[in-house]
Order: sequence, then structure tokens, then C-alpha cells
Amino acid sequence: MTDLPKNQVLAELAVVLAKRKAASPETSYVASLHHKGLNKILEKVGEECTETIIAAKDAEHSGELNDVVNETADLWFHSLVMLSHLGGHPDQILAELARRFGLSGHDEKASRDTP
Ligand SMILES: N=c1c2ncn([C@@H]3O[C@H](COP(=O)(O)OP(=O)(O)OP(=O)(O)O)[C@@H](O)[C@H]3O)c2ncn1[C@@H]1O[C@H](COP(=O)(O)O)[C@@H](O)[C@H]1O
Repeated sequence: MTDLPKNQVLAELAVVLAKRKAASPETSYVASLHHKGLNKILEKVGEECTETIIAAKDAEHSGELNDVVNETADLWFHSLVMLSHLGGHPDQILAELARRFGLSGHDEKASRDTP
């Protein structure tokens, strides 16, 4: 737990994930994922995605969001490891979301469907 401001978390995590590419798999979980390769990382992304879906369905009935928050954090984290493994950076995702900001999904789809 740190007092890192929330708007710096993705950037700081990206720095750590990049450094872990050269770290020992014995001492670092992220290094162990990089070491095992893309297929293992994608397996973890898929697992966390499924666990997020299950937590969301449970939350629909219980109204309790703790598990959804934890599983979504696992999903985001493993997605960031995937991005890092491929040489990407969270800024690219933030830039894409910023580009889409204010553009209705219906309008965007209609513009794609127009020949
Ligand atoms: N944010 C995270 C983070 N979120 C989740 N996890 C780990 O993700 C792993 C997988 O979660 P699972 O629930 O699937 O756990 P599991 O059942 O033990 O996994 P498997 O048996 O399937 O391998 C767990 O070991 C969690 O601890 C994380 N590990 C690391 N980080 C960040 O990455 C940094 C670097 O981590 P290290 O490389 O380990 O130093 C840390 O300082 C953190 O900031």
C-alpha cells in the first residue's frame, strides 16, 4: 500500500512492469510471467476475465462489490502485463479512450457501417 496518487498509478506501474522484464523470475511474479511468455500471460488474462464475470454475477444478487473490485484489479493488472510484454504502454490505451470520449458508441458504429 502506498500513497501514490491514483492518476499516477498506471504510469508508475508501467515503469515497474518494464523493469521486471530483466528481473529474476525467482523473486518477481511479473518477471515469472514475462519469462513464461505470452501464452501464459494470455491464460492469466482469460482466467481473470472469467473470475471478474463470476464476481459481477454474484454482486448483482449480493450488492457487495469487494470481489468485483479485486477481480477487476487482477484483470487490469494482467492486461497491463500483456501490453508491457508486447512493448506497449498504458498511455496508448488512455489516448484511445480519450479519442473516443464524447463519441457515442452508436454513432461510431454507424460511421463504420457506412460504405
Ligand atoms: N498489481 C499487482 C498484482 N495484482 C495481482 N498480482 C498477483 O497476481 C497473481 C495471480 O493471481 P491469482 O489470483 O491467479 O493467484 P494464483 O492462484 O497464485 O496464480 P497462479 O497459481 O495461477 O499462478 C497473484 O500472485 C497476485 O499477487 C499482482 N502482482 C504484482 N502487482 C504489481 O506489480 C509489481 C511487481 O510485482 P513483482 O514482479 O511480483 O515484484 C508489484 O509491486 C505490484 O505493484
